[in-house]
Amino acid sequence: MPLSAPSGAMRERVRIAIQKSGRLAEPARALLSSCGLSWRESRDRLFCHGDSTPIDLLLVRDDDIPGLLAEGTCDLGIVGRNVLLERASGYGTGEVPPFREWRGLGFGACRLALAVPQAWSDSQAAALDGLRIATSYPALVSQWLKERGIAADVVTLSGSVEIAPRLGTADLICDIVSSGATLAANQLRATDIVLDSEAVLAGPVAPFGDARAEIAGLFLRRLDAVLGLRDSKLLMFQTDSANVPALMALLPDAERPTVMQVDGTDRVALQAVCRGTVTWQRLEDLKRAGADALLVLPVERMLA
Ligand SMILES: Nc1ncnc2c1ncn2[C@@H]1O[C@H](COP(=O)(O)OP(=O)(O)OP(=O)(O)O)[C@@H](O)[C@H]1O
Ligand SMILES: O=P(O)(O)OC[C@H]1O[C@H](OP(=O)(O)OP(=O)(O)O)[C@H](O)[C@@H]1O
Ligand SMILES: [Mg+2]
Repeated sequence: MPLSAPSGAMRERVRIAIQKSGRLAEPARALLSSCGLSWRESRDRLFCHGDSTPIDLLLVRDDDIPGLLAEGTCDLGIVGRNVLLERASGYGTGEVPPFREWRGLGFGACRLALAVPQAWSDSQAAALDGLRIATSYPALVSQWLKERGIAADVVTLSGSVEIAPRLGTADLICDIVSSGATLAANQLRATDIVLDSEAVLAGPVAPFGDARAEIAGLFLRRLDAVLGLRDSKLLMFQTDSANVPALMALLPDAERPTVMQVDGTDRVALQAVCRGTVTWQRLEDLKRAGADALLVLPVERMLA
C-alpha cells in the first residue's frame, strides 16, 4: 500500500503518527493501547497495521509529524505542543495551518523558556533589545519577541543550545526546560516562559469527509474516557447512616455516590468515583469522620 496520499484522498483507515523512539514514544503507545488499539508489531519498520481497529501507526521523528499532517500522509499525530506550534508559527500571516491541537495528553510536560547567564542581574535580563538569542524554536521565539516589541536577533541552532552563551555565539537562549538540570549545569537561569508544553493529539483543522470521520470519532470518545479517568479512583467504605452528610462534605469530587443500606442495620456501604487524588491524608480524614473498611481501587474504564 503506498503511504503517501494527497490530503484530499478518500481513505477507510486512520493513520496516527507517533515518535519512533524518544521521550514520547512509549507513553504514546501506552495511551493508544489503553484506548483499545493494537497493531501487528514492527518497531524496526515505519508502519504498523492496526489489528483491533482500522487505525494504523506511523513511526517517525517527532519533528516530521506536523509536516506529515500538513501533507495528509497521516491523519492524526502525537507530538509535543512545542513542535506543533513551532511549525504552525512558521505559517505566514493570512495562512492558516491545516493542523491544530485536538487534545492535551498529560505527559511530556516541559516549558520553552528564555534563560540567561546566572551572573546577569534582573534588569540586564529584562533588556533584550539588540541581544542574540540561541534557540531551536526560531518561529515561536520570533513571535514572542514581536508580540512584546523586542528587537533581538534569533540565532537558530538544532541542538546543544545551552552552550551557546559560553561559546559566544549568543547572549542568551530559549530552550526546553524540565527539571532545570541542564540550565544549572551550564550556569544559566530561566527568566520568561514562552510556552507551557505537553504531548498533544494533533489533527486536521477541516473535518474528515470519508470513513475516517467515524473512526476518529470513536477513537476520540475512547481517548476522552481514558483521559477523564486518569487520576480517578473508586472509593468504597462503610459507615453509620448518621455520618453520611459529614463524609460527603469531605468528598466534593465524588461523582454520583451510591449509598446502600447494609441489611438489618443502620449501617451503609458507600461507593463513589473520585476525580481528585485520594491521598493518605484524605483517607485518615474520612476514617476520623466515621468511615471504615476503606478501599481505594483504580478505575480502568467507564462508559457513561
Ligand atoms: N527534558 C524534557 N523533559 C520532558 N519533556 C521533554 C524534555 N525534552 C523534550 N521534551 C518533550 O518531548 C518531546 C520529544 O523529545 P525528544 O528529546 O525525544 O525529541 P527528539 O530528540 O527531537 O526526538 P526525535 O529523534 O524523534 O527527533 C519534545 O519535543 C518535548 O515536547
Ligand atoms: O531541564 P532538563 O530536565 O535538564 O531538560 C532539558 C533538556 O532536555 C532536552 O534535551 P535532551 O536531554 O533531550 O538532549 P538533546 O539536547 O539531545 O535534545 C532539552 O533540549 C534540554 O536540553
Ligand atoms: Mg526531534
